[in-house]
Amino acid sequence: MQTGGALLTVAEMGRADALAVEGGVPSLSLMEHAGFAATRAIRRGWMPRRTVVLCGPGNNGGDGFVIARMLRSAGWPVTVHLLGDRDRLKGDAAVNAGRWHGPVAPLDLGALDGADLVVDALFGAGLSRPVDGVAGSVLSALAARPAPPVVAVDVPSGLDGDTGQVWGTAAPAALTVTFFRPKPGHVLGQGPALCGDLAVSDIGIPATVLDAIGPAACLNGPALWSLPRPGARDHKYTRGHAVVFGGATMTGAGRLAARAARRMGAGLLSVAAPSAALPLYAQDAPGVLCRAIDSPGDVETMLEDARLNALLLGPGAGRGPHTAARVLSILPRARPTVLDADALTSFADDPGALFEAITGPVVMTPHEGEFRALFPDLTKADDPLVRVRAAAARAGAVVLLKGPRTIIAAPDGRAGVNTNAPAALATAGSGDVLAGAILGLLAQGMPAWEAAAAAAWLHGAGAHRGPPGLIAEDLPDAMAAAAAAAATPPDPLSQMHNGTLC
Ligand SMILES: NC(=O)C1=CN([C@@H]2O[C@H](COP(=O)(O)OP(=O)(O)OC[C@H]3O[C@@H](n4cnc5c(N)ncnc54)[C@H](O)[C@@H]3O)[C@@H](O)[C@H]2O)[C@H](O)CC1
Ligand SMILES: [K+]
Repeated sequence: MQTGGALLTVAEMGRADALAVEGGVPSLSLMEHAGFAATRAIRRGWMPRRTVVLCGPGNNGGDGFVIARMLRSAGWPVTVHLLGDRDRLKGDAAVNAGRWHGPVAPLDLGALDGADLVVDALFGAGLSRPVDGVAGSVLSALAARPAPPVVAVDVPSGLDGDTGQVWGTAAPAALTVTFFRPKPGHVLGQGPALCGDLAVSDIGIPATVLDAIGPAACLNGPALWSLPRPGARDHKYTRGHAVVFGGATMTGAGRLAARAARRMGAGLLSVAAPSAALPLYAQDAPGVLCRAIDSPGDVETMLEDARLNALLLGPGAGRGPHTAARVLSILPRARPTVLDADALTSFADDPGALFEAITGPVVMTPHEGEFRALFPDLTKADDPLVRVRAAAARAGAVVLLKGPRTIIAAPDGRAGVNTNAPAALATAGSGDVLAGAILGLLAQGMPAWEAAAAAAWLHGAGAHRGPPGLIAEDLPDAMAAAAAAAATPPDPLSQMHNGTLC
């Protein structure tokens, strides 16, 4: 079970908390560690200054009291403002309110007067309804001001820890300190903009609890998959033979995808396209094989060659029954297949026909519009992870929903959130490159979910390596460089620390 990359939902985090306590870790110590971690992050980020701690009625507020106590012990001028009655606090929050030997003022708009730093400990994992009332007014006032900086405890109050949606109002934080593992809401929706820098701190919950929780969501990264690396006995026929079904007129998409697949390491790459278009593909890349397919029979004949072990349909295919018919004729062969662009939109009138035909490993790579066409009932109002997981389960395929935060879900419930994509990726042809990269990794035997996750991460990592005016043509080579860097074990000598290997 992967540990470092886990994203824990609010419920899973609560279970982690409970498992730690069952295992003998006092809950009060978890709160003390949480407060200490946040205090340490604050003191690393700012010089002592007038700090206002906004405490809520639950344990998020309890963390706030710990932070107030620790900052004051370090000589910081601290005031506490509490939402609700102090004598209604319960459990660990009440204990820590008791350990705070300073005044506790009621939460009101005056709380922000003179503040040079605000600690937002109003609501965390227990947010249960839209923030309104005085808490809403204070957060709105805070959001309206460029200063003072805000440090959010666990989550910016008002942010849904599971979805990244805002309930009522929320104030953007310069820094968010969360505990044990990040939540999906930290990286989805409005979470990234509201959280500012995100610090994830251990608070004494043993990582072994993850084995009991089995979190289904994770932050995408190289820890989750291993890229194929050719061995000494490998040759082009052992590194897979990928096929791009190229368009008759819009050949650019297929050419981009072909280059990406090869740059990911596919041993052989064939472009299957109508005869009239083949010269365009052939002259584009001498290393590409070209197969004329002018009839369904030509496709049948070509696919009798079992060495053609990974297929990509969609780029430049054109939307319509002819594309749908080709997809439906190919899927029963159950070869690892990527369906992109028109291979998806051609089923907008009958998504079920596509899903019923899926029997082998398939990766679908819709953008938001294509997703809505195939899954009209799964709206953006849903929890993003739940939404894409439902799509994957319904389709019986890996679904990679492209966006600023790309989500990769498998029919078995696994979901990865990819967070490294820069805005520069919003350029023509970028999706064709991504589809080709997945194809190239599938051809080398990577399982479908891992191939999609790895390609998504390399797509972002490659874009960061590209020039300021990134275009899709830059991506395949940049992704290959990112793959080399991700796959290369660090040079042991670079691990020297104080003269000893560590
Ligand atoms: N292992 C951990 O994750 C730890 C987490 N800690 C902190 O505990 C909070 C979660 O505490 P909890 O008491 O469950 O919830 P909150 O403090 O977030 O708030 C619940 C409290 O607020 C009321 N409420 C909810 N929504 C609203 C609203 N819109 N308006 C008004 N009141 C609202 C609700 O009724 C409750 O009374 C977690 O975030 C961490 O910060 C532990 O300290 C350490 C271990
Ligand atoms: K908070």
